[in-house]
Amino acid sequence: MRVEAEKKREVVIRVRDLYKVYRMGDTKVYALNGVDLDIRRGEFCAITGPSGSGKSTLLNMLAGLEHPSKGEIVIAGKHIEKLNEKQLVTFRRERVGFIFQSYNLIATMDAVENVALPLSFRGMGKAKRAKRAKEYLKLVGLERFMTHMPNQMSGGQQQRVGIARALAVDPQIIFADEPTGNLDSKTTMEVLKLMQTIVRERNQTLVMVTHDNNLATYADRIIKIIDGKIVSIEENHKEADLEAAREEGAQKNKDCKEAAREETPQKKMTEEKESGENL
Ligand SMILES: Nc1ncnc2c1ncn2[C@@H]1O[C@H](COP(=O)(O)OP(=O)(O)OP(=O)(O)O)[C@@H](O)[C@H]1O
Repeated sequence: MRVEAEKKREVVIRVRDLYKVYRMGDTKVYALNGVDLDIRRGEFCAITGPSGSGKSTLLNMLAGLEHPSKGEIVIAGKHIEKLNEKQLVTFRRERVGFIFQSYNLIATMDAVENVALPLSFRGMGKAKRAKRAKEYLKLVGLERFMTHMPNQMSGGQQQRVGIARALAVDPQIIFADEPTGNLDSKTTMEVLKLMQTIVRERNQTLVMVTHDNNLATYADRIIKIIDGKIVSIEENHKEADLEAAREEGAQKNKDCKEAAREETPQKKMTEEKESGENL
């Protein structure tokens, strides 16, 4: 049963024999020391481990923010380790969403403008951007905070804006590095539950780094790293339960997604056209 279900969900991230070595004077730091990993569509994976174990390094490699020293990272069939800087910019813009610990909102923009910003990089018109941003702010429960500036919102509300911003571009994969690191425990639980529900409903892949084992229990799989190596991969939810949750979510989400698809911009930014990549 489980094998069948897994077959249906393709591998979206494949990592093979991945190394990242930093040179510090005469010594070498093996931040990643031979990592192999497959992550499937619709999975919520938590990467855990002690401080300095290589969690952020792995996330940064997967997100195309840093080049590996050696090894393969294949995302949706493309070898990320072979892309140049310009190609990586296109990859990040088209394929991935980021949720940061420090929210990274633009202080001079209100909630709608912050969520709409990445849509402008995709060439979406102003009115459509604002409409889409409002839909996603509603999705994260911020309908009453559309015109609030970041400093007029709590940490949890700001992180919800960050989540809406990451999701509004409809990315295949969402990367989150300690997304609740600045939140109190109640808000942390709310934000994690929200992330879990939304990615399940939309069959997206979420990869989250956390040093907190309790938070990792929200994930479907918990990948533990020590000294740059994966030491355990723990299945956290029964695959049959996950399939049921995904199907229920997919049904709920169908109308919303169809509406969003209608709004997909016809044109991409000139820069993207010029880059001529076909990720
Ligand atoms: N730019 C760099 N130059 C040299 N060493 C680095 C660099 N970035 C990371 N490292 C080293 O690589 C190792 C892994 O770091 P990484 O930030 O991935 O750990 P982490 O598990 O995310 O830690 P934390 O939970 O404290 O954020 C550490 O030993 C760190 O000191």
